Amino acid sequence: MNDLLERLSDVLESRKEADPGSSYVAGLYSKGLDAILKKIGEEATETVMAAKDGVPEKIVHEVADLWFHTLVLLAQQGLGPGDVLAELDRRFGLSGLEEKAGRKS
Ligand SMILES: N=c1c2ncn([C@@H]3O[C@H](COP(=O)(O)OP(=O)(O)OP(=O)(O)O)[C@@H](O)[C@H]3O)c2ncn1[C@@H]1O[C@H](COP(=O)(O)O)[C@@H](O)[C@H]1O
Repeated sequence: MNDLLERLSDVLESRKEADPGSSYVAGLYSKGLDAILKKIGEEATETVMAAKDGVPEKIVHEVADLWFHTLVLLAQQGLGPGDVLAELDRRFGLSGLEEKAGRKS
């Protein structure tokens, strides 16, 4: 797995034991799943707006926020970036059209 993703994933795991007052991530965990999902919705919307503005730095900033909050979601659900990378690896080289045709539903 990408080293940064692994290190960030370890930090997110460690924040499960942290004081919500001293850590943004611990604060999000303490607010629960809906608060994490709300942040993902906001960051996805901000990503769309940044892309419409067409400013590369803004797009990178918002996508980083979006990725970060999806990593928080994965950690909260007992998953990690390795699970997503494994799925992307499984799909690698398989055309999106083939993948769709191979789906059961
Ligand atoms: N990569 C990030 C990261 N990216 C974005 N954010 C935070 O995500 C929030 C993004 O929300 P918004 O853009 O809506 O800004 P905001 O208005 O400040 O947010 P809200 O108060 O509305 O939630 C900001 O508070 C950012 O600081 C992050 N917070 C933490 N990390 C990583 O997570 C680690 C642990 O963080 P703590 O738990 O805070 O120690 C850090 O060392 C970093 O590596």
